[in-house]
Amino acid sequence: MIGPSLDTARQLLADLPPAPAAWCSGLRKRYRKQIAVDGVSFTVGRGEVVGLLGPNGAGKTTVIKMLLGLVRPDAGEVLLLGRPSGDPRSRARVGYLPELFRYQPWLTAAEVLALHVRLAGVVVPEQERRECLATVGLADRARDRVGGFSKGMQQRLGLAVALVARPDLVILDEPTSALDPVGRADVRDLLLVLKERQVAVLLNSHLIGEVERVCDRVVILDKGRVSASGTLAELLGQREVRLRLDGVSAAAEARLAAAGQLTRSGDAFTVALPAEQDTAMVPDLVADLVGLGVRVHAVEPGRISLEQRLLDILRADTNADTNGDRS
Ligand SMILES: Nc1ncnc2c1ncn2[C@@H]1O[C@H](COP(=O)(O)OP(=O)(O)OP(=O)(O)O)[C@@H](O)[C@H]1O
Repeated sequence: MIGPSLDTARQLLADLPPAPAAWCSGLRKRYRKQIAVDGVSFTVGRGEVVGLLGPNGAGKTTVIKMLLGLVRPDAGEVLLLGRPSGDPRSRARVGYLPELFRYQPWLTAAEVLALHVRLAGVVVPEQERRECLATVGLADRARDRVGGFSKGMQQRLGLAVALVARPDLVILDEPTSALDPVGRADVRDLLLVLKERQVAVLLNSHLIGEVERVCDRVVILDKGRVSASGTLAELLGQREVRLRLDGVSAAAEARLAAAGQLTRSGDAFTVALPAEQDTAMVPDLVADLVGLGVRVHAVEPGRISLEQRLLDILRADTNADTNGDRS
């Protein structure tokens, strides 16, 4: 059988959807007796913002370093932008802010950016480099030496370094650990701009509120394994209604319990709605409660926070380990 011509094969490849921004499968890493990463697989789609969450020592930084080819995995595979992570063509399209960063103290901020642009092998005009420093709030420090920068200013410079070569994928390891509240809000805005520009982001952060606000998907690591992953809607699926009520009779309490799993703390009632139920039933519930003589002070439909979900998942992991040890 004669295969397709080279041109046809090229066309077939060109018509395929682009490879994910990052893909890893079965990553493992052990440091002496310590298993740091134990079979981790996930994908960051093009233009997707993915949060990597987990407690201290879960293996987040080790996974990031394996993605970038900075740590050699004991097992598993990595593709960045469709190419092996060590391939300079993919690395040049990836921006990285390490968890621990130090830039050449004798260089100015502008010189650090110019150096990184040259290392990436791309041409970025000086005006655009200046704009990049302005984006991270360092416009008026471009000519100052990095040695005199505060930790937060160095972290801002690190962000500029990660962004300056117009990457398709940005990997940020704790980008806000040294930043003040304004700096953290700036980074949040910056992430939203990247999302608009369809730049994929992998974000490792302990600031869960930040992750919840900007990420499309979350991967939760615990003890080197993926404990849970999915979109925020998938992970936080369960909706709830919080109410502040008084005059709650037994009949009213039964009506609340009929709507979903009920918890009570003083005058605060929380109804966790069944998976198939959404908050469209709230007006009927309130009308029925009023009909039963209840005084309704507040009604707040919502869903559990990512922080609460993360704690639930990590506690469930710990309980499973404890029970496993006993058996
Ligand atoms: N170079 C190393 N040598 C020995 N052990 C290491 C090394 N790097 C990481 N580890 C171990 O691997 C495990 C995972 O570490 P890692 O830094 O990946 O976790 P993390 O999730 O990024 O933690 P944190 O949130 O505290 O930054 C830890 O037990 C750590 O002690």
